[in-house]
Amino acid sequence: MPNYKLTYFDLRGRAEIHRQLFALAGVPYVDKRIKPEDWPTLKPTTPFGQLPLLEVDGKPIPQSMAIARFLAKRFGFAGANDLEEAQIDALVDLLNDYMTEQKHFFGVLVGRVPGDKAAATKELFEPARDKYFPLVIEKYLKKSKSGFLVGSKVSWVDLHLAGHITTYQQLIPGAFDKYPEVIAHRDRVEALPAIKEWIAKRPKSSY
Ligand SMILES: N[C@@H](CCC(=O)N[C@@H](CS)C(=O)NCC(=O)O)C(=O)O
Repeated sequence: MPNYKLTYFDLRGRAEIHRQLFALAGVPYVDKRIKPEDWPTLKPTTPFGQLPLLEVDGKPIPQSMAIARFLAKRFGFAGANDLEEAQIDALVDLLNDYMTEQKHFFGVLVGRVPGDKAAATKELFEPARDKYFPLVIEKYLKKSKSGFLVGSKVSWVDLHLAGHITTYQQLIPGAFDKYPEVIAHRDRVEALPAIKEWIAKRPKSSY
């Protein structure tokens, strides 16, 4: 069994998808959570000066989406064939476009960027949400026979979407109430026994 070490801050953030993939696969790993004050020393030792970072038998893999895709492929949550793999990748790219379109909104939301949260919610978040979520619902969720976004079982894009919904519903009360299909999808993902067990025992963090 390879030795896996995942390094990130003490947040769900960009590493929660990896932790959930380990939980789904039942594969042990080191969930290393660093303190902000230790980051300046660690930063220059990482490949791209950012976290998360996965080390597999000491070999580093940076970039959260590359790590997620790698673990999902290894553990069998990246589609049943190359067509499903491509559909999952396309949807991951769509969700990343949606995040990019929100510009500095997340920074304002968590207090890292100065700005008015209510105004940023109206001007940056809501237009992006209302452009992209009807696509996710109409093109994927409504066509799904399994209840998951692509194919017949949960995949890494389900974890990516569900994690986003949980975080935004927590930080912006009612953020997705107008899209009950995505709330139901999130609930379905979080009801999977391995995910439910992980959520019950994971360290509590703000986002
Ligand atoms: N595209 C990268 C972005 C990584 C990123 O922005 N990481 C932040 C934490 S969420 C970070 O390392 N911040 C500290 C820094 O840049 O010094 C990924 O998806 O992994």
